[in-house]
Amino acid sequence: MPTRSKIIYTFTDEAPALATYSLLPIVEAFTASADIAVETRDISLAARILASFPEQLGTKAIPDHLAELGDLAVTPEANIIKLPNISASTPQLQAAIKELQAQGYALPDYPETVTTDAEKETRARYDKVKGSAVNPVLREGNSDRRAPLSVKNYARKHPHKMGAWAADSKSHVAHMSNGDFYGSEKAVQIEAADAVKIELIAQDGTATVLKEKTSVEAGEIIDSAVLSKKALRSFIAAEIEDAKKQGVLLSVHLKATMMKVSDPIMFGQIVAEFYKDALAKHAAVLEQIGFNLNNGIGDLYARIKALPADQQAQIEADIQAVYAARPSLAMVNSDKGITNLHVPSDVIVDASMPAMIRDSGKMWGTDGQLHDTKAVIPDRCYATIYQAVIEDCKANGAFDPTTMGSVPNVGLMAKKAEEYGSHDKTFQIKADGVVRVTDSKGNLLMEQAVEAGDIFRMCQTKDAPIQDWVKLAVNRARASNTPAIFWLDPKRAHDGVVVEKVQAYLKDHNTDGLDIRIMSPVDAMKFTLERTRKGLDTISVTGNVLRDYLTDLFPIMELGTSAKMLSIVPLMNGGGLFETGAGGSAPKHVQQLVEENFLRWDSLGEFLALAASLEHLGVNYNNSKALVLSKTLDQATGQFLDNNKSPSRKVGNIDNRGSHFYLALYWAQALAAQTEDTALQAQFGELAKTLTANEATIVAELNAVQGKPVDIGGYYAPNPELTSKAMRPSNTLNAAIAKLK
Ligand SMILES: NC(=O)C1=CN([C@@H]2O[C@H](COP(=O)(O)OP(=O)(O)OC[C@H]3O[C@@H](n4cnc5c(N)ncnc54)[C@H](OP(=O)(O)O)[C@@H]3O)[C@@H](O)[C@H]2O)C=CC1
Ligand SMILES: O=C(O)CCC(=O)C(=O)O
Ligand SMILES: [Mg+2]
Repeated sequence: MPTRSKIIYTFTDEAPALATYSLLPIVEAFTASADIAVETRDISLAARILASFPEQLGTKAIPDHLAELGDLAVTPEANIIKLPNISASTPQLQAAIKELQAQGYALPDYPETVTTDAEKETRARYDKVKGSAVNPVLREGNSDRRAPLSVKNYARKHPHKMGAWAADSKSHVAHMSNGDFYGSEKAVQIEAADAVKIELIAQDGTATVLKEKTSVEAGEIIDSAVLSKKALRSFIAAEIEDAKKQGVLLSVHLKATMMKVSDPIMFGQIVAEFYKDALAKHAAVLEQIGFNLNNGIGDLYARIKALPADQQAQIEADIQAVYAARPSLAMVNSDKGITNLHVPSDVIVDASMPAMIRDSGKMWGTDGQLHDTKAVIPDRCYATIYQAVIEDCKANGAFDPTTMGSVPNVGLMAKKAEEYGSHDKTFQIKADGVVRVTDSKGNLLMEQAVEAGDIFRMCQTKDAPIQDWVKLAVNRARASNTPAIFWLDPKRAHDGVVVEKVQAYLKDHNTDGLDIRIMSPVDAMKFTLERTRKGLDTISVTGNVLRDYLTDLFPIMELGTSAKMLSIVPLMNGGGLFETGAGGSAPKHVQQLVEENFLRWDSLGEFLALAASLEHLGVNYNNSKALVLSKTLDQATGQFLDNNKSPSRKVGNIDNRGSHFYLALYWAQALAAQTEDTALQAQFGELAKTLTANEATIVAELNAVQGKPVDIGGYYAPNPELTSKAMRPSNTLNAAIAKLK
């Protein structure tokens, strides 16, 4: 057992990183008093890039904190607070590299094309940093995400705005009806530990190894599926026509970050189809300047800047002609002309669909107004659940945050479960033929017919995580005395095997008196929504993708944002991973800070995670001070919610920094009031007095800086001194905290 209890607080990116500059000094001061060390590890995109090139950076090299935390996550000592981080698309990765190079780091450029071995190596290192490279490494457990009662009550008392739904809304989800992953899924259960090979056998008999060796365990499920490029293109062509005919916006919702190989390709094909006239006309020059469809039309705009002005103008005019002839695109930022097809990471389905549903089923058009939209989600595996919500809203109107029930989630994600662990087994196929998955003896396990351009993927789901997930679901159903529904689709081969396992493993637990069911995702959604409208809670027990989708969807409807979620990952080897909220890194918030020195980020997820982390420490290391800190932090959070001290959205009221002050005030007051630990009581008495007496001064100091631009010296790697200065503008608060330390 470590002599000094330790919590790792991750340093990440964008808004959560900015918030950390303000919150962490407070947390460190409070926990130090209980002899708990809070250490940071930098897993920001910038740090992960720098850690990948030690040879090139020499004395400027930094250690690989993510690898260290990955090792820690499989030990019982792990106690990690994980804030959201950037899962970078290629354009974001390139921008981050450029920023770091400008700061004097001798990083190689991101190689667009690879020929030499050195380029291959550089590209491989950068690709490892790309997409969702952090969460899968740390998630050595399944997830338990829910809105604590205090948070739910807060939302009922202070409901966010929900856009009204019209019964005749034309918004809908469009998905493929054939040729998608859903239609082609095959699955097998592995009997004994082995390694499988994935290879393409072209029509002429040539064999190309796609992946030589993938280790598999006994009881593990592997599945494979193919998405046809041709089917995708004809689907999207028809949907473009249909959007035009119906007069609705066209929007595309993918997860190009977590599905970093398949989804950028799908995005690229949609870009290709939408802009095909302009792209065909300028094919040669676009190839010459290295335009990559998968990076979005934003990549074209960036690259044509290298061309002579008249050529640039010609291409731009032809793109405008496309806009005139095609349906209007949903906009990411109508003021800046950024469309849904600009950057693959701008519209991320888990957050974008709920935001649309919250806004009357509408998205923003070029005119800066909300309009009905066609939401293209090509693959049928999960698209249909959103259509079920849309139909429910059309029939029954918007959901009401003051009365609706809650939908916690127990999600299977350990050991890179299912689709989210499939990147290294996802390939764009180069020739017509079949992809075969064989065992080490050469026996055929699965075979998929493919054509050039198709996307093949294989996923793995290990048995121990499934057992742990079933246990977690039963425990959650028992603890909250709420029905739990396993969302599994009998029409999918993979889900069919999972159903058998769930039925078997449920028998390992006492389920007497519990309502546990298995339903197809669409039925589960309808059942859950019906209960939700009656104010009843329903636990969703899902695979990795639905975990992601539902833990944004329901919180965004219930609480306005998934930032207010408690998100615990009991690690399978006994440690704890405490994620903050369920949402992302809110890039828009950084822009607002830089433009008007106002940070709208709500750190409630961090407060909840910290309390859970302290409780874990207290219980597992018999640390009574940690338990007192946890309990008082819970009380402080309750008071924070009761008094409505969350950050406001606009200049003039408290922002993220003011909300941290109030948390510190209430936490100090709760510590000063408790009698369980008199040493802590004495220690915090003075701070409580100082903060109480100086409330008005501190809030005035914090709010005085708002309304003017502020320079933090970078986006992906802001300057620590400038950022700290910006995020800690109250000398009175800083002095009070320093005194505690
Ligand atoms: N766990 C993780 O590490 C995750 C990381 N990401 C990454 O985050 C980035 C952005 O993803 P995106 O899908 O746009 O999602 P975000 O959640 O970052 O942004 C969507 C919107 O959610 C709201 N929001 C999210 N968090 C907060 C918060 N703490 N306080 C207040 N509002 C909040 C804001 O909406 P509003 O306008 O309503 O205020 C925000 O504009 C990507 O790089 C993505 O990969 C995404 C999900 C999880
Ligand atoms: O890791 C990521 O890219 C996003 C994770 C996410 O969206 C989630 O787990 O809810
Ligand atoms: Mg998510």
